[in-house]
Amino acid sequence: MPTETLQPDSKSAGPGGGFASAVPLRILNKGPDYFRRQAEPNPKRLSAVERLEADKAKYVKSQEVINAKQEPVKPQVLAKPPVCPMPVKRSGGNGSTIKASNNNAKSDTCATTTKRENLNLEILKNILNSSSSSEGPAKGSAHKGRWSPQGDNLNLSRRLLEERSAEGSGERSPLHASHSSSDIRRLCNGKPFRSARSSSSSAPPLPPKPSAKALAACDNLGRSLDRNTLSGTPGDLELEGSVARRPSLHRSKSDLSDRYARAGADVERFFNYCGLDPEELESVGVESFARANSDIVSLNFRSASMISSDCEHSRHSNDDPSDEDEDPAERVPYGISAVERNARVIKWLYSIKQARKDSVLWLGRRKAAQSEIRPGVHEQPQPGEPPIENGWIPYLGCALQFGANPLEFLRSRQKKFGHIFTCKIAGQYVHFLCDPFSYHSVIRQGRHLDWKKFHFAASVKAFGHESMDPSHGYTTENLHQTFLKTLQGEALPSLIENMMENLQSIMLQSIMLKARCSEWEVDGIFAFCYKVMFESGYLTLFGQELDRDKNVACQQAQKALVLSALENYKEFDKIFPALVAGLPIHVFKSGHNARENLAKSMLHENLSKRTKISDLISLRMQLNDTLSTFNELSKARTHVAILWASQANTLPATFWTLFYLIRCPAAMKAAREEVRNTFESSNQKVDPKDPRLTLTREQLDNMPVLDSIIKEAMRLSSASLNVRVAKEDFLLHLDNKKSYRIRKDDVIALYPQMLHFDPEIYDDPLTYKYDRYLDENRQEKTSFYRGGRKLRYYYMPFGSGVTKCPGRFFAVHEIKQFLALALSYFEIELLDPGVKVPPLDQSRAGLGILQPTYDIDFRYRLKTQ
Ligand code: HEM
Repeated sequence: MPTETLQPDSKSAGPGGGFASAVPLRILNKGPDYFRRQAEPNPKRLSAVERLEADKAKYVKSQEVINAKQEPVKPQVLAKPPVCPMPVKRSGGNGSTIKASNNNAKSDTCATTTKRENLNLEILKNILNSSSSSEGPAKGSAHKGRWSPQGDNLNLSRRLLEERSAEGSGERSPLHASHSSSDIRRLCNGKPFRSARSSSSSAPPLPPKPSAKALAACDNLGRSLDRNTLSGTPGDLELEGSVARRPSLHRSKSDLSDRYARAGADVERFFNYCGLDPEELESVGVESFARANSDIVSLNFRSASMISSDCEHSRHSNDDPSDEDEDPAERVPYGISAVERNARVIKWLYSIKQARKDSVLWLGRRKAAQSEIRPGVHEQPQPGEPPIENGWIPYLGCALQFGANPLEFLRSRQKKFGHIFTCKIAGQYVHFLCDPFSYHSVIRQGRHLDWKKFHFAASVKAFGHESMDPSHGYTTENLHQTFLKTLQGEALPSLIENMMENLQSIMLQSIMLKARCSEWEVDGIFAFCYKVMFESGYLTLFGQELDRDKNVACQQAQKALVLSALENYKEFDKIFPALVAGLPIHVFKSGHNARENLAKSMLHENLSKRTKISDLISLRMQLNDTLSTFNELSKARTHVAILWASQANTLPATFWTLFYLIRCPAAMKAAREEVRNTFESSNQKVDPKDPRLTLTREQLDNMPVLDSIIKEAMRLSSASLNVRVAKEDFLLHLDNKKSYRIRKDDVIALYPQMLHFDPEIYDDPLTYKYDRYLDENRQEKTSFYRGGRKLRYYYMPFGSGVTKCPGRFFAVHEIKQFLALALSYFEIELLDPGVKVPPLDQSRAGLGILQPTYDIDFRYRLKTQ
């Protein structure tokens, strides 16, 4: 297998200081002129709101929209959100969905029980499994003690605030501290270890099953690392084996490894009490839930990364990628057997059913609840309908197999049934369409298919704002138009300009503060990408709080606020899959707090104190204030939704792009050359002491090598699910001239990872080839074929049709900017050149770009010019 080939398992495959806060001290010494140049508002440039006010036609497409859609809401005619939507008609279906329920979570007329049972069980299962399977290292009182939620938090922003008070006393600069590797170290996780091996594969395999021995070793090592962590710098570590030579590995991995640790306790409570709200619980009586305490909950909820191959390589790591008949559940490398796990999930479901039944009897107000979870009925498809796979587990159907490895599951069913088939997944029937030549029939079926229900409902569930669906009566904003007008076209240049400034200053600040700038800095690639991209993206969209001439202490406070936003973002992001799956946020205490903290910082009264806010946020504020009846908190939560959308995919995409790039010398060479040529052709000099590199939109659009590098990394890491709901009964016509009956409320799903890993479309699809998207003239390649026929859809990490990501141009631009700057200013190396590709975190399958299950260490230093 070639060096860059993926492992077979993977076949499944603020408040901101903006420039000011990030400007290194040395740059501060540059004198007033420099800062005046940076700080003075461009007299030619009106504020975003002014421009938008003056130019409404730019963002409102038609007169019809101006008159009809964007009318202020009249509170007296407010419609309530609809009652529970029509359930799927098939027997066994109860309206739950894969990615999000059709139910409007805000619907106060829906029985809460219905909502709770519309769980996305395969996501839920992943959360459980991810948590449960890292049992070893989390065991033991010593560990438990260190796993307190507070202890788990990064203390960086707090420290920055504290250190701010020490300013002037000659203490180490908080700006420097902010980038100290050790800050990003969690105090709890045992550092998984393995000796450096030469890489033979680069695919994102599933996490392997850790052996007891390996887990024990992890635990011990974790303790010794923790001791080191607490007492010294990472560089002080002297451990046997390769870990000792990779001092920051513990730190950087830990940034990821606690993904579900804190969520675990909340989930445990949720299961113990069958997901009932506290008030319901009180009325039913806590004692009646003893039997609902499934042994699922006795599992320790532990870090997702601890189940990764840190401790032991997957026994499947050399599996033949073509072996699709193997039971996917068998492959799941979790700490318990597949059978046991399934039994526990079923037991849990049964417990829910029983508890609900009891509560109906006791309270006499839950008649509907008895029929909510019905045993699976083996249903035959009606004539003209796609073949059905009901699965063998009541209610769950195929949820476990699908959740364990969606790509493998779908491939094997495609082999069995053909281009379209229906699977029962957690009570919901979903039609999977696997023929890329037929994708357009779903993507273009606007008349019959609804995309809004899903998206609006998912957003309400996750972010807790009132419905953004105009038909629900809380707003008349045409959100889609707002996104298009403020993230594309004329809005792009200012986004690009601000992002470049922010990236540059943030990227350089820590290194410029060091006494010797030419020293290597060690960090995790993931941790580095998160810090730099989050802060830059946040400041670019939400602007900055301070004037640029404020002092260093103010900048530090700004920075602390952004880093605090990052912590809250990460905490909330951990529970995002569970929220979309239908779990109520109140069961996740820290995730809930994190979301509310973010929302508070985005209250309009706070945002209005900021400058350089993007058109997107300015316009959204304006429309929230004029066209909606949202309360202030709800408005703020809609901004949290945008923050999440702008970061959740971009951050892991940046990680994968940089990771694969550093690992592939040919890619690195080609990228450096393109970047150098681009700056040279516009007579720009790379000078970290005077960081003023710019890239116009045209320049960014004319970087085919970087484009291909980004695309290839996203092809390998993206796992989005494109979902539509049938508005009515209709016939779906496929490319092979066959037509299938689709019933109203049925869900149709596309899983583009099938395209991305299709060997007939992508030669050797598990292998990273940086130039895959370059043609013979080294320009963007757009012709891809399957069976000799040119494909229209071959690359879909940004979704499709009307739900295609409106931020995609900006996203690619910002990653290119990040790469261009990193390659211009730094020498970059992996600590372990033979490092394997970290497995993808499958618990987020369906939600976009997957994260790695652990971080990879690298080092960087300023280039000597
Ligand atoms: C690599 C980076 C990104 C990827 C892979 C990505 C992917 C996606 C996908 C697949 C969707 C559609 C979700 C669905 O159909 O359910 C989406 C929606 C969205 N994205 Fe992105 N995105 C990225 C970056 C961004 C950025 C940087 C922004 C904003 C600055 C953004 C803003 C949005 C918004 C607002 C939506 C919702 C659109 C709507 O509901 O009309 N995205 N994104």
